[in-house]
Amino acid sequence: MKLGFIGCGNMAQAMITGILKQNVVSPDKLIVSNPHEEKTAKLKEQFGILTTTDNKKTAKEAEIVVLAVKPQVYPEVIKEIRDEVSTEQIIVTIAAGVSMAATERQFGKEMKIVRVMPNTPALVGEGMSGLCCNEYVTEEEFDKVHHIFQSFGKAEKITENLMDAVVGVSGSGPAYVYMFIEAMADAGVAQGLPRKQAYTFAAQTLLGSAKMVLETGQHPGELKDAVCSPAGTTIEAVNTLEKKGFRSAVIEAVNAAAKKNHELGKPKKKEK
Ligand SMILES: NC(=O)C1=CN([C@@H]2O[C@H](COP(=O)(O)OP(=O)(O)OC[C@H]3O[C@@H](n4cnc5c(N)ncnc54)[C@H](OP(=O)(O)O)[C@@H]3O)[C@@H](O)[C@H]2O)C=CC1
Ligand SMILES: O=C(O)[C@@H]1CCC=N1
Repeated sequence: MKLGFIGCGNMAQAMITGILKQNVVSPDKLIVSNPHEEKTAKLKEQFGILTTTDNKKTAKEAEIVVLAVKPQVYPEVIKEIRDEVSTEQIIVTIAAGVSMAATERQFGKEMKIVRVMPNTPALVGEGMSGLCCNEYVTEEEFDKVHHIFQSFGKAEKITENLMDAVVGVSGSGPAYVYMFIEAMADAGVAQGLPRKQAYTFAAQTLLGSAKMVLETGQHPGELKDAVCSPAGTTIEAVNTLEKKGFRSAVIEAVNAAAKKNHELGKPKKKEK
């Protein structure tokens, strides 16, 4: 099976690295196109993948073609490749706000489309992806794509109407988490921790806590309660977070990202 990527930016590089580290696709079966060769050069050097500046070549050769360009570039790229692809190939879209109906309309034929919202921790094999597909994709084909996304983290099948929620929580989520880590570390530095150690303490605390939620199956509130000793240190911090509107800030942030994803999907001008 040959896998192609059109666009080799942050998200594509994270996915490609994740895929190759897990040996799900061998490097000689991976083709990546990007207008600026410096974006693909590092991956080519590191893993020996096939690279090109010609999107048509990727579209023609790959059985599964991932469109990893910005949503605004989708119309231009689809226009460029639509005559190169057959309805036997699978198009994987990862763009925020681009619906399967819009993608199909732009191809102008009954393309098999799998819409996915991944996230950048794919790079280290800890990605989180939500996937859905249109009616032309068989179960076996969906499983093939699902398997690729599972290779670099968790991947859940969802219905397309939940894509806004998935973007808000996991697609954009790493950015909020990095802000949290940075803020924790800044406070650690203010309290005297060396900067590098402060990042280790903050990031490992997040990693361990996330693992506790996933592996114990306990409610996050219950796990929080277990950290709060009566009249202890933690409840002081929890009280401060509540006073400063921590939960509400997070909820509003997730809702804002979801809303933006929804708005990106609304047609701005007539599509050709
Ligand atoms: N970043 C993230 O965390 C996530 C991103 N996504 C989605 O992934 C997609 C890519 O995002 P991201 O990787 O962050 O963006 P980047 O800007 O990092 O990458 C986009 C890439 O597309 C390339 N490109 C631009 N025009 C073309 C073209 N005509 N043909 C081929 N390649 C082209 C750019 O090349 P160059 O710079 O050389 O011009 C660049 O390497 C978006 O649709 C986004 O919504 C989804 C989930 C998470
Ligand atoms: O910010 C964005 O639009 C993309 C989609 C999800 C994460 N990054």
